Amino acid sequence: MAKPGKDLARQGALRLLQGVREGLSLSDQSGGLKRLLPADQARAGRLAAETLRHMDRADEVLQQYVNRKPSPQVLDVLRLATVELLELGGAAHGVVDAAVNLTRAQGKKGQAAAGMVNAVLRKVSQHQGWAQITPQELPDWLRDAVTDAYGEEATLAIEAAHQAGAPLDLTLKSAGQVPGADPLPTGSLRISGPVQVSALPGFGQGEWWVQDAAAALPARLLDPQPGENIVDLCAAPGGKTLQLAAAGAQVTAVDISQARMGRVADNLARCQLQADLVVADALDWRPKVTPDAILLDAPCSATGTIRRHPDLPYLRDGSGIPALVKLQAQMIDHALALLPPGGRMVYAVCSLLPEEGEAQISAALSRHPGLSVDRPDLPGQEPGWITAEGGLRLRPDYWSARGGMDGFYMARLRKPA
Ligand SMILES: C[S@@+](CC[C@H](N)C(=O)[O-])C[C@H]1O[C@@H](n2cnc3c(N)ncnc32)[C@H](O)[C@@H]1O
Repeated sequence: MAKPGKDLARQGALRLLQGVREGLSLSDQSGGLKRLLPADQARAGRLAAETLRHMDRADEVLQQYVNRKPSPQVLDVLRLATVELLELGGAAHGVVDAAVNLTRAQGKKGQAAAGMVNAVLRKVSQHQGWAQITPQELPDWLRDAVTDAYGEEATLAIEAAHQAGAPLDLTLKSAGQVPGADPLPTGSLRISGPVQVSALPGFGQGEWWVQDAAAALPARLLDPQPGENIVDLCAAPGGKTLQLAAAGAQVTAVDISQARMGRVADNLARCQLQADLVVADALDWRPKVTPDAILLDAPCSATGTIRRHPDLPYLRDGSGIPALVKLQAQMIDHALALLPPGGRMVYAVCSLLPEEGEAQISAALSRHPGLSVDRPDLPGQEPGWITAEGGLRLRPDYWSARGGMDGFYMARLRKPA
């Protein structure tokens, strides 16, 4: 029987790992842990995420001690315990006992495997050389594309950044501070180490929201002005809508997903900000009033967010990318048609893939004579971020000493006057 606290969290982590094996993302599964206390839910999520971040490294250790391939469920227990022992510094006695109990709880097959789990993990707890095992590689479909784009050295640095995970970044509604948070050069705040977001000062008052430092830049690049009429064309869950509304713009937030739009409404309410919310397919939707500017944070492969979503490499195989690239191009063309002459639009994707970023903008420039890219000039921007066609390329291995950033691409397009 699992004990309350840590063991319930471990049980929850195993359920999450099984869900990922079955094709469910960690965030899709959050409802499945509702019966756990919030602290145990958070711990289960952290344990599962760390296990996914170090899975190949754990397997490299385990294959030295395991003779016969265990069942997927027992392998999950072994991987989780290995990561707890070697990465998270868990005490051998507690981790091994818990792993044995969790194995026994798996019925007859578990009872039979418990002795093996005990013996293997005792050896794992003595294992030397964990720190020397290189970070786990991206899956081939993504590694090849990333290496083509940035080279082998950068790919290794990106993989190291994925292993390191992500700190907590906040965007402030207006100038200020959050105790314990460090200001970043681009204007976001950063908190390193685990924290309970809802317990941080200012959460209840809606003084800030969680948003990666890179994800905060597209709305800044759009440079929203008070009173401007701005459309956020793919808005949910609303981080960028909040930024535009906080700048004083009249925002219309469009998203195809009713459920995700509910999160935009919740976020606006918490931060006491206003926007018109429209659930619609952006490709069919036309505003009643011509907007001054558009933010198009297009659906994409999300390959820039693996630090935060270590389940992504296990859930995707790259087969959906051509359809996304086609949709992004259609969205760019539709958004440009909604703009007045001289109007501006920021195109952004949280992707590492140039076909969703740099190439998408180069293709738009060839399709639309007279269309131009405004040269970016943001506070904290670094020269190496600017791309040949005038966009900004951000990568997880940038700002490595500060804790990295999500991978993103963005460009501000200007329609001919
Ligand atoms: C990258 S997310 C947007 C993130 C958001 N801008 C933010 O900062 O929180 C992309 C969004 O596009 C929405 N989406 C996908 N296809 C769409 C379509 N055809 N029309 C409108 N929204 C769409 C998805 O529901 C998703 O919420």
